[in-house]
Amino acid sequence: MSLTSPEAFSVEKRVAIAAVRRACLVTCTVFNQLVRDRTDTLKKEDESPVTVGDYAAQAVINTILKNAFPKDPIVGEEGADALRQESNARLRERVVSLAINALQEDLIDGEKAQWGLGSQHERSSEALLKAIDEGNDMGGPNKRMWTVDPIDGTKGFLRGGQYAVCLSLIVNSQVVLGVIGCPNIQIHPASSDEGKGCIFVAVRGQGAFQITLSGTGAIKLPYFPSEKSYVLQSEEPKHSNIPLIRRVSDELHLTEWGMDSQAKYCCLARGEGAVYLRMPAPTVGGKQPYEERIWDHAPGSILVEEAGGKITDSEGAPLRFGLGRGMGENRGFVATVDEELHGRVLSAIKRA
Ligand SMILES: Nc1ncnc2c1ncn2[C@@H]1O[C@H](COP(=O)(O)O)[C@@H](OP(=O)(O)O)[C@H]1O
Ligand SMILES: [Mg+2]
Ligand SMILES: [Mg+2]
Ligand SMILES: [Mg+2]
Repeated sequence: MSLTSPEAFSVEKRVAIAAVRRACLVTCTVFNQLVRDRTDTLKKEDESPVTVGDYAAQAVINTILKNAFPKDPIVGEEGADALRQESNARLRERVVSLAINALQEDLIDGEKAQWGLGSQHERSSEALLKAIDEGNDMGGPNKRMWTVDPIDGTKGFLRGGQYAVCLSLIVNSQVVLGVIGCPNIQIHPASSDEGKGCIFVAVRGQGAFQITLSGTGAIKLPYFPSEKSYVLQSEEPKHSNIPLIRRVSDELHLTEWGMDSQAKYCCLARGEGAVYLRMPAPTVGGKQPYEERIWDHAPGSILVEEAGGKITDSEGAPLRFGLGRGMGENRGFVATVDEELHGRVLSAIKRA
């Protein structure tokens, strides 16, 4: 079977959707019960936040992936070191209980039995911490590997904005499958009647789709030709070069639209915006420039491509998913729904 045959990656797709759905169950529970008092959040070394939701969602996804594909390495954002510290015992207990609940919940498709969670061993605290640490692979060029970002846009998650549960499969540096769960995205872009919560799915050569969080109502993307043309960009000012994006937007007569997480790629793939522009923030105080991570862009990039769009770095070069956990020198990313606009954005960046 070739990489692009119609049946390619059908098992991987099914498992990935199930994993993302269960992880979304965790994040929704955490938001409703825990986030409000902020006590279940830690600061990482780079000062970025991480919540019980990030850890528990990664434990759930990795447990499911390792049961289905024991030999596949996983490049995941989080690690369990902080949870092993005695001072974080309460946090650890929360993570374990959230993960166990999500893995055991009977979702509509009744697929629970497949994950092999019957044994006492797999429900133990140590087994779930180990599952989080399965995400410690270093990535690289000539292999098949998964990327996991259990909560992308943790800052958006904490402020009740957009966030995304993100999973991708990369084979020999090429993204072949992307699944993104967005519990806070409206099912219909222009109407709140249908409620919130979508999963976006793309397989190389098979197109891009949106389904609801409960797995129904598949819609091929793009399906929503927007009237206005937006430039999607980070909500978080430290993550990009806001003045430069403003100059480019002005030149192209586009309106800026700030949003957290890879939900930006999802909106673009639906046809809600014209461009997603991410330019590196200027570095301050002799700090090293930020290196983008593969789990932050692999699923979103295939979604945009399979919806008929184009994505490159800001100089027009392809994104690099085979270098390791990071993506190398950061020259910014440009994703558009149409090819002609992509060229105009690259030219506008040169002038800006
Ligand atoms: N200085 C920086 N520049 C660009 N991206 C950064 C950054 N610091 C952190 N990030 C990444 O930006 C992601 C969020 O992107 P966005 O700004 O589009 O919402 C974060 O993902 P996490 O929230 O998973 O940590 C994090 O990996
Ligand atoms: Mg993070
Ligand atoms: Mg992220
Ligand atoms: Mg994250």
